[in-house]
Amino acid sequence: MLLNKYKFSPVILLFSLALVLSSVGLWCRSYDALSLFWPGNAVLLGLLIRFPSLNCRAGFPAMYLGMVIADLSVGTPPPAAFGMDAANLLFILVGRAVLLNTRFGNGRTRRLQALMRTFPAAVMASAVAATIGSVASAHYYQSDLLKGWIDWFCEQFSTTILLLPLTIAIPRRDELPPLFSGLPLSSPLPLLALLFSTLMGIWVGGGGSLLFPLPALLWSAIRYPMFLSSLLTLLTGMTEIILVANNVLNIQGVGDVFRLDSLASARLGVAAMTISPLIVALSASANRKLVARVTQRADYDFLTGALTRSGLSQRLETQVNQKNKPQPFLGAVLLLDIDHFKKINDTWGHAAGDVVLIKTVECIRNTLHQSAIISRMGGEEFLILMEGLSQPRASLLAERLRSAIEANSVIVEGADLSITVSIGICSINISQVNRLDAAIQKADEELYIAKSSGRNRVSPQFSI
Ligand SMILES: Nc1nc2c(ncn2[C@@H]2O[C@H](COP(=O)(O)OP(=O)(O)OP(=O)(O)O)[C@@H](O)[C@H]2O)c(=O)[nH]1
Repeated sequence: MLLNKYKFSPVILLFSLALVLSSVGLWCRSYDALSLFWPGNAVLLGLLIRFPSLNCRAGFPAMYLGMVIADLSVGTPPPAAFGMDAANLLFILVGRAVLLNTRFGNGRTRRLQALMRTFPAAVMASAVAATIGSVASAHYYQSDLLKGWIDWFCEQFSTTILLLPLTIAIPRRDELPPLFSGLPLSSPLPLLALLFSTLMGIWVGGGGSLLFPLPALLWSAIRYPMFLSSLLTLLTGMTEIILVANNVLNIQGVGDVFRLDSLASARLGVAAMTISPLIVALSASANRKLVARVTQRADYDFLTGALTRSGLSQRLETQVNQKNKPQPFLGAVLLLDIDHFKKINDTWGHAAGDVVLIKTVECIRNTLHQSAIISRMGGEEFLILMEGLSQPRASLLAERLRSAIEANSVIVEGADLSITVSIGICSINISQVNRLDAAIQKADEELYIAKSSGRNRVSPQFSI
């Protein structure tokens, strides 16, 4: 959308971004505090995921060219620039392939799927980039190959884990209002806890201090929108790396004299680490409850407890597409409609009509086997699916159901609201859920015949 609006060519945009981001990375190299970060690869990869319109074949050589020009402009020897930037480009290609691989992620949105794959993508892309990059560095700068690999890998991996989620989570325009309403100002405690625990880490020092902010980060992740919590994670991670590099956060401990401090640090660190899964578990369990409640609302009719249309599709889909063993649904479909229901509403009111609907479903449940699937198609029309029934048997059962409903007295505030129903039947063989629509249409034609030939009957009728 951004590209269409401003008529940017993705190729030029990617070239410029690669040039700018590589220049920023090279500039960071000259500042001790920032020399530990090479942000370009993770940001470019994240942008390709966040903005699908940036993806085009020519974009990759364009990014490569941008990176190489940035390197050459600061005096990197050309062969070294070509080699190391090939590693950077490979990082993006491998990361993108892992993040967008659809084989395991059916049904998830592109961004959500990519966010869930951040970890494997960071590992694989960093490993490949480290392999090519360390060979190139070792060749041109005569550095140690193994140390070069470890340096490349650690730097790429940690920067990716910090930057990639943030880039992928850049909010869309429709996500901005919830983002602002979720700002830490309206709920500042997780942010304050984060600041406090980071300062505690600096004060206590020792191996455990790196973990102090973990619970506060998880708390922020639960409380704040994705983009904000990714931003806080990035800032905390960068701060810790810079503080450790500059010995402000002394993870070695301060020597034997202060052993108690190191032990205290380790204890607090372990406590922070072990409380964190609990926070995640609590949030996951709250989520599961919420999903269950929403599913219940979407899949079941609030009034009668029968399945809704979407609930029916869902039920059939699970039944038909059983894992490793797809099973066609063979049986009968009954379409049942209450006769002259409008008259009940008009004479006795809507609330009385509701009672009739509830009692009708109760009667269907009591008459049929519990394996019958009952769904409310809307208004006073219900669909019943029965597995393993031939059409003549279904017809007999429908007849039994019709007379049970006729005999079922519904008394509301002293008034007799007993009803009759008309039922259309058709046999079904469903191996795909969309075939259900064809079966419903056929049953609907039969229902029309039952209605037009006097109501309170089943169509077609089978005589034995
Ligand atoms: N009480 C109540 N009425 C509903 C509900 N949903 C739909 N209706 C009513 O159901 C009635 C359906 O009327 P029609 O489609 O004319 O059908 P009918 O009166 O049963 O006539 P036939 O089907 O031809 O026998 C309408 O008056 C709707 O307002 C509901 O949830 N509760």
